[in-house]
Amino acid sequence: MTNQNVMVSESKPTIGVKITVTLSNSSLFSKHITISRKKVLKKLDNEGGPKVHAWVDSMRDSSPTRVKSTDSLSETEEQSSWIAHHPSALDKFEEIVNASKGKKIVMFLDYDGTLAPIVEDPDRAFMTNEMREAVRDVAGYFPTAIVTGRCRDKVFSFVKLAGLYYAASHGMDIEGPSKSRKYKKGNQGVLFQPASEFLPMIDEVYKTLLEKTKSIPGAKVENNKFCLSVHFRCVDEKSWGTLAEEVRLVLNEYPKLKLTQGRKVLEIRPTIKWDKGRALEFLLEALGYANSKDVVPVYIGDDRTDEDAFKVLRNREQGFGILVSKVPKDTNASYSLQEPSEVNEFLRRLVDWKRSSLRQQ
Ligand SMILES: O=P(O)(O)OC[C@H]1O[C@H](O[C@H]2O[C@H](CO)[C@@H](O)[C@H](O)[C@H]2O)[C@H](O)[C@@H](O)[C@@H]1O
Repeated sequence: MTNQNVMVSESKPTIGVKITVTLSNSSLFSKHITISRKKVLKKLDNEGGPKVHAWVDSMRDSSPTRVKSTDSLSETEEQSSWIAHHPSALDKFEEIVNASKGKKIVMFLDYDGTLAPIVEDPDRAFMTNEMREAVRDVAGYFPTAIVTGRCRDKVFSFVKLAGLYYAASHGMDIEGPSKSRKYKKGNQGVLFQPASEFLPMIDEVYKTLLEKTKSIPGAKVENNKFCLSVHFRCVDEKSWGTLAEEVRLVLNEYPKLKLTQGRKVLEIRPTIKWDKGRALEFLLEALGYANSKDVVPVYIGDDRTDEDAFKVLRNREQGFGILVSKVPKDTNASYSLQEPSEVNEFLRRLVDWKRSSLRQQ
């Protein structure tokens, strides 16, 4: 088995022709009551219900939403203006470490698109050995958490590092370092699963979605334990409406579940008030830094779901949010890095800086 996979770029997709729909969903369905479900879905692909249209429009956007082009600015001007507001964390490295002097850095790292490049097959999103070494070294100096939409077992099978915190399933499954107990306060284990009661429901919806989407070529449903991912990266854009409608029909039966979106993925999760931002706060508290002025949380992520964590940092006026993106995106992060290789370089520089400051003491 090789570690190779098809890397994908997310250039701005072509926007299809928009058709304004005046029919409500119910009238659409009553009008076609005698035709088959497949035909109704096919029709939705062509005409679409308002909700599905909104979903499909949003599916076309990158995640987080790409900054929309304006007539007054060229793409290059837009890029420069965005970079001025979200400078490279590598270019501003000194600024970041100077602000962290004498304080405790806590690292929060998203997985897909941050530690590993985005690839077509979610089961083959491997991180490089260089990245693994950098994360291991960072975790040797700073408490470090992987904060991901993946389930814990899956992300651990990619990262393979025991000395870390894992906040999996969008923070709904939090576990402390399995071997090193170095960062645990008073030897208390950290384990938090705020959505346990949803497990049977998530499992049921997983099975239903597998069945409902099996005829859509390229669609993939991933069970992330406390949440689900419906991938459309490999689905022909013409079928996005069909897929979205299938998901909507299933979700209609489960009012306690909600839909969010990531990078070419529809994510289904419990309606509880819990996200990556809350997970970050939970971990800071578990580490004893809830009200500390001496902590510098650094959160690196690439996805819409990471925005909840960036927002928390902004509201706390503490630490740094770093968005991984090559293109301008609407974000609450303060800094940017272009891709996982730059994340690797940033982590390495952080380790080197820490080592040299320890040598000088
Ligand atoms: O929070 P994250 O660690 O960023 O996880 C978010 C989702 O990541 C994965 O999907 C994304 O990466 C895949 C592999 O590169 C890619 O094929 C897919 O299009 C992306 O959306 C993961 O498979 C999902 O379950 C996570 O929710």
